[in-house]
Amino acid sequence: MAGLRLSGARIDLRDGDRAFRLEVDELTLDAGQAVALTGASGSGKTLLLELLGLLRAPGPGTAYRLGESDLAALWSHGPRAAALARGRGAHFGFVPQTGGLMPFLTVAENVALPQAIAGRRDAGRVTALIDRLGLGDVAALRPGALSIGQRQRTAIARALAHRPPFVIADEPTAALDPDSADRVLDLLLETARAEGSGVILSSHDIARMDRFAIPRRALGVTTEGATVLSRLGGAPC
Ligand SMILES: Nc1ncnc2c1ncn2[C@@H]1O[C@H](COP(=O)(O)OP(=O)(O)OP(=O)(O)O)[C@@H](O)[C@H]1O
Repeated sequence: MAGLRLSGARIDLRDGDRAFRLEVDELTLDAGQAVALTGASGSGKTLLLELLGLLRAPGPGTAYRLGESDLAALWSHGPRAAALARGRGAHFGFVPQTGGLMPFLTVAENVALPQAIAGRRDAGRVTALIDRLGLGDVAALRPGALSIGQRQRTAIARALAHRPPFVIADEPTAALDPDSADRVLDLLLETARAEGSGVILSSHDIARMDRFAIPRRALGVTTEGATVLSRLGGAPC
């Protein structure tokens, strides 16, 4: 399977006198590998995940490829282009920071949703993911009746349901106690590995990333005049 390669990325945000710039010289991820983006609060981890997940337009000059396929070019027809939505759905599964589940759907229906959107229904896979993530007993419940850990596990199952080559998880363990955080991260990595999916996650928790042997790339922040500049550091550590 093909790897991801982002290079020469620059995003500028401005809000009155406040300016923020994110710069990434190069970020690569081979198929089936994992990487953790670390950095202080406000360093742009979510911004970079959004860029990688085709949720935010790359700045001019950005090269972004998945194997031979030009992901940056998907933005050329604007943010609402059908090809962009298709690319997002085909290549990525998302685990948002707070689960982002549909409150009116059951666990099983939430997990099945990306398959319905991608037009690839597979009830057997939904059941298998629910079992693998230990959600069998709560499959018929709505998110409001779940613990935070159960919601995160549902979000992981949902992110993998349509067999994306890459899962993007924004601080997937931030809201969890240490034991639940370990369990959720273990399940995320194990399930993704079993599926051959790559994982890109963000985390403040360097010790946990190291314990799980996830290579880290750090966003380092400096201030230049009125601009906060965040740069992705070099090789994984
Ligand atoms: N319109 C804007 N103008 C200037 N700066 C902005 C604008 N919108 C967002 N920012 C800044 O962009 C940065 C990106 O934040 P982001 O949420 O990606 O950081 P993060 O590392 O994920 O933070 P956290 O760990 O707290 O979730 C923040 O410092 C924020 O203040």
